[in-house]
Amino acid sequence: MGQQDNLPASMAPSDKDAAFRRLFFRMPVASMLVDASNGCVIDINPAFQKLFGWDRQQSLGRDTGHEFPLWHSKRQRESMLEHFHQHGSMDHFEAELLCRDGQLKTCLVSVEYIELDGMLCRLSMAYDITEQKRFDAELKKSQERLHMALNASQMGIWDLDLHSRTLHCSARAAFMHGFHAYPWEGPLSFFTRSIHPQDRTAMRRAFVAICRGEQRRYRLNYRQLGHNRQTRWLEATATLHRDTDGNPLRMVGTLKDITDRRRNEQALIESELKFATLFQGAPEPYCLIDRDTLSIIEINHSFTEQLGYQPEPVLGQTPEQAGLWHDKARTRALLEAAKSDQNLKGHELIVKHRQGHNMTCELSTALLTINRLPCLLISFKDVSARKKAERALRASEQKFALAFKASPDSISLTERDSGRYIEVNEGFTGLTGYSADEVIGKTAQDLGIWADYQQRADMVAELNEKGQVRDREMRARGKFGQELLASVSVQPLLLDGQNCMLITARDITEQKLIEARIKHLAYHDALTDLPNRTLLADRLKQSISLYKRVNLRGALMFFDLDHFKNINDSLGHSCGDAVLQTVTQRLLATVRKQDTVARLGGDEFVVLLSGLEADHDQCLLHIRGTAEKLRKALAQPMHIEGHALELSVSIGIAVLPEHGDNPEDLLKRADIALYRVKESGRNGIAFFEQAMQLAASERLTIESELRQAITQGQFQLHYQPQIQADNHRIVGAEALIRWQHPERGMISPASFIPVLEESGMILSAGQWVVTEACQHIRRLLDGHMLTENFRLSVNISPRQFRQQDFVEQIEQAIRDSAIPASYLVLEITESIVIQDINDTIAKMQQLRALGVSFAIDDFGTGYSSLSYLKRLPLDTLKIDQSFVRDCTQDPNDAEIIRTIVALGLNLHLKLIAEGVEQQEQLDFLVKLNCHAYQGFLYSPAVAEDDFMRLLEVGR
Ligand SMILES: Nc1nc2c(ncn2[C@@H]2O[C@@H]3COP(=O)(O)O[C@H]4[C@@H](O)[C@H](n5cnc6c(=O)[nH]c(N)nc65)O[C@@H]4COP(=O)(O)O[C@H]3[C@H]2O)c(=O)[nH]1
Repeated sequence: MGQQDNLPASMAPSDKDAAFRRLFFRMPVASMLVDASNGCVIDINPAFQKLFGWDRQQSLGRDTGHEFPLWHSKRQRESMLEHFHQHGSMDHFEAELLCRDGQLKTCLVSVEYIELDGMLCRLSMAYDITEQKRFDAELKKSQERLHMALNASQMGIWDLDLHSRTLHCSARAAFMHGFHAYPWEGPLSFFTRSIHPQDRTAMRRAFVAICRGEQRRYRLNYRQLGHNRQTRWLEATATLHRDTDGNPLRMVGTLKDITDRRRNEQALIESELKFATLFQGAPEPYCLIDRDTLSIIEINHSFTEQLGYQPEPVLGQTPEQAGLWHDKARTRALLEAAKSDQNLKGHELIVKHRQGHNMTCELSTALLTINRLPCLLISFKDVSARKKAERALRASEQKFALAFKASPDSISLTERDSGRYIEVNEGFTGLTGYSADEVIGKTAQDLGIWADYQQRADMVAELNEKGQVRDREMRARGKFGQELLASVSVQPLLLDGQNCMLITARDITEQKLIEARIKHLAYHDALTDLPNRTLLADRLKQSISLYKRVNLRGALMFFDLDHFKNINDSLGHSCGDAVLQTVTQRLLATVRKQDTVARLGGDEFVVLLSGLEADHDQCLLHIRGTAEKLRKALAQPMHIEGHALELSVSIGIAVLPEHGDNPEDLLKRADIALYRVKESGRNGIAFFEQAMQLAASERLTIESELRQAITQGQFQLHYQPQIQADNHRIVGAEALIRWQHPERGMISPASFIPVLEESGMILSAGQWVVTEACQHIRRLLDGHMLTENFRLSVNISPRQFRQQDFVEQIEQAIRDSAIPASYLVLEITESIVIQDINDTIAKMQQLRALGVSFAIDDFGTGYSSLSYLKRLPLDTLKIDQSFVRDCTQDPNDAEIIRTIVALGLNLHLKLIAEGVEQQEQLDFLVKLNCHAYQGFLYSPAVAEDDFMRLLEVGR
């Protein structure tokens, strides 16, 4: 049907055309009339002009096929026309039409035939749907986006009609509620029955609140119970829509399955709980930092314990503000690195302990999300101790290297098994002569470093067994073949998995020689190189234990050179030494190899005869024979330093094993036998006998009794008058000590003076004698019994004279008794004089200056030397009684006395003869002009009272 058919049928055709034209021009739809016969434009309406921008005048008459470029797509036009020609009309053909300005418009084109003024026309109308198309497209897009978004967020949607309470759900929403995954529509109550009973109230409240307008939206979580009682967590949102009057109309919302999220949240809560527990309980200090603000969120107990910071002051601060460290650059680097998702590991930092000291810590970081907050977990590992240990190790390694290099000892590093040298120091070169280049890489065996390679094997065995070797003596060989003794210490080392040895070696060749020498000296006498007392004791011990097991004997001969002291003192020590060496040679030349010759000191020699096989008597014979042989050997004249000397020896012998089962006893017993020889005039041999032991122990008894005698005043002085030879008057006296023993009565000094001398008690006894003698003079003076020329002689022992304060002691005694010193004569022996002539002279001169005079006792019995005699400030020579005794019978003694008297007279000395018992003796002496005498002829020594009486008679 054409467009005109819509006009009223009562209208005439021309009216109809006019009305159509009016309608055409008013139509809001873009319309165009085209001549159907030629396709030229008859007219366009204003809506057309507006839509496409074409001017009416320009358009009219144009051929729509060629001249009027309306169609964008030729194919579209052809397709439209084809359809039009086929069907006679065209409805809503969507086409892209061009505007005059080139814009494209999407239009729905409808075309139909109309007859206008008798002319067949095509009426084309274009509805512009460009906007609608765009809108549709966008809507579609947005729907797609929504769909995608819902899909992506796994959401379902629902729409509730509040009047009918009918619920429309998307397939996903339905599925979430336990339905099949298809869109669902039905009553709300049916849909919500699977909601967990505990959540229904909350759901209902939210629903009511939204309907009442208390809130526009809600979002709540609820549990949905599935068929298999599996619970799902759903999150529902709802938005209320109202009608134009404001009444609730619909409620639209989403549903989301949040079961996993809830589970994750729960897991997170649990994991955060675990984290918190771990965090607090961790043994290492931990600090949790807000990644964005860098402020401290939490510190753990270890942090407080080890770094000293309590949580309170540091929480909320940055580490720097809290004073943990001050190295800003490092902090920044540390935190930046951590922030940029690079977890740090073992980042070393100096951290300040709360108390101010620095700690070296290794920091490690981990990025975490705690309560949805990005955090940085920092762990602090205190490595101060390790660092210190490392420093110490480095220092010790340096020290080791230094010690290795600088050590004067030879240090070498070798492989334990092969002995291959890895490193040597300069000390090694010094010791062996090999440079490092010459040895490194070679083995000890290659070089022949060890003189005895077995020793190296033994050393390695010891190292394996004990873990180290200390001061092992080993024979080494140097580069030039020189052998040396080394003290070797070894420490095991593991170098690159290889067992090695650090060998320290020191040349002890020299030291060993010295040690041997020292050892030799410790057991030998320096002068004669003979075994000393220690070595002798050793050999004695061996002999004793041997002789106990086998039937052998030995003899210990104790030698004493008679009057050796005199030789030493008078001829000098070098002469004395030469004598001792000659004695040594002679002894050694006389004994067998297995015998021992030892020197105990001074002139004491010992010969140990060993391994004597014979019965007792034969043995004794053999021993005596040997002793005699030795005595004779020593008696041979010696020519030393121009002196012809003849020695005699005293020998005391103890027999092994019967005379003692230890060296001390044997030596003591040989000494006792020797003592016996000396007692009986020396130059002899004596075997030890038990009786001697008794005598010796008697001597000991005397010694202890003498001590008492001194303290208990058991000594007395007796006085033997000295008579002037020409007028028989008493001109003096000799004070002689007596011991009034409480049981044994008066004891002669001959038996105890030697004991006093040996024991040293002579010093106190001698002092007592001097004091007592002075007091005696005092009493005589007080009794007016003395003439001015009276002299009292006192015997002075060598030890007494040698005392440092001897002069003072005499002076003191004189002063205490207040006597003129001239009354006192000190009798000294030759042995005193020759011990130290200068000291003797000095002391004598000092005393002489006081007025004390000196007599030399027993003159002629010793090594009298005229030269000494001349130098001494002497007054008197006493002729020994041994010459006097036989002077009337023995021409020798007579001659000696003559010589002594001549000598004395020559030296202007007074002469007193001792032991004059017979008138003939006196006559002989008087004839020689001997000045005075003493002896039994006139009187023995008598007690003080008796002496006084003698004085009265004999003055
Ligand atoms: N056979 C015989 N003997 C005579 C005769 N006239 C005197 N005598 C004894 O001869 C000794 C002389 O004393 P001596 O040679 O100094 O020898 C003294 C002296 O060396 C020493 N002595 C005595 N008293 C002391 C003293 O106070 N101090 C010191 N250090 N030695 C003393 O003891 C020695 C012995 O003294 P004594 O036993 O008192 O023996 C005295 C005396 O009693 C005589 O005619 N015939």
